[in-house]
Amino acid sequence: MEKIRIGTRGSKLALWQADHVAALLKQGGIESEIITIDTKGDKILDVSISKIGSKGVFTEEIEEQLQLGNIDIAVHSAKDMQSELPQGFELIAFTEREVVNDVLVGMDMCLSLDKEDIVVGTSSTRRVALLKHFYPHVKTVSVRGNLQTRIAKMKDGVCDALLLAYAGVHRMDYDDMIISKLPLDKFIPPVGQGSVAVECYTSLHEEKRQAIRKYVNHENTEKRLRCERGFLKTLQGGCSIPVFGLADLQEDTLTIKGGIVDLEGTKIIRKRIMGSAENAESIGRELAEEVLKAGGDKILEDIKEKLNQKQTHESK
Ligand SMILES: NCc1[nH]cc(CCC(=O)O)c1CC(=O)O
Repeated sequence: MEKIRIGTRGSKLALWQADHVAALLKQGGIESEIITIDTKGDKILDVSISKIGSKGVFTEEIEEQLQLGNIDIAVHSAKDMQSELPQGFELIAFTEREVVNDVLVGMDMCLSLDKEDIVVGTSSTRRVALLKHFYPHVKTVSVRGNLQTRIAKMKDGVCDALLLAYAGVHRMDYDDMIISKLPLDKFIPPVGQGSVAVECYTSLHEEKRQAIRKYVNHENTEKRLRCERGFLKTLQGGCSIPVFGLADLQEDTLTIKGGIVDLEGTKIIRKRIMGSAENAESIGRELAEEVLKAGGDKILEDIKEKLNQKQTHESK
């Protein structure tokens, strides 16, 4: 078989992920080559993602290369992938998920979210809203950029600590700076956190597709992620909406908990359901229906309105 050409963004985290997939293929005796692609999201660093519009800013150029056949697969953090991909694209493998929690990262190991005047850097609406809900005294500042940039900003004194995904912190070798792991009963992570997803276009050669499924895909992770992504699809939550969802798989039983919190952190809706792993996606969808019925529809509407207002206001 010919070499598998892996497309990826050029950030350190993205390259780690591409290397990881290449290593899994290598274990199966398959050669690959990594091709770096620049995206709009990499070029625009001074505007927050929720303002430039989240849809596909990190994926458009990569999908173009998939479609042109210049790369066979693209590798992404699973949680950064929209719930609905453009026509002809699909996710065909998910790497084994690691620790899913968010972590508090900083230089002072004694720091805690209970500290009165703590300032936490994050630009995720989910993290800001959950902090407002569970730790209303915590002040937040927006800190964007890749992990290295964010840590540099923290060291410059922009904030006392950062709230980040364990997965990224660990992959970038910053474990020494992890102060604490946030509990999953409060900080339910976003859909897909901790796994790397492989995307392809319909034209991918069948032999390559099978090899990728065989050596890169982790079945337990895949079921959990398909369930979570079903949830996200029904909620229509883009990455600027504070939606969270986490599925667990024991034997053949999937359990998914998830919900939504408003931007002020005043209203939070959380639900949990179980079902057979065979129906992964529909279980996720069912959970979303429950969340919507319990008032999630209203929260979602309000958030979309607010984000729209913010956008029109800022473009004037
Ligand atoms: N939002 C950016 C992003 N995309 C993937 C990761 C980390 C890796 C992962 O969650 O799989 C991060 C950093 C973070 O949220 O702290």
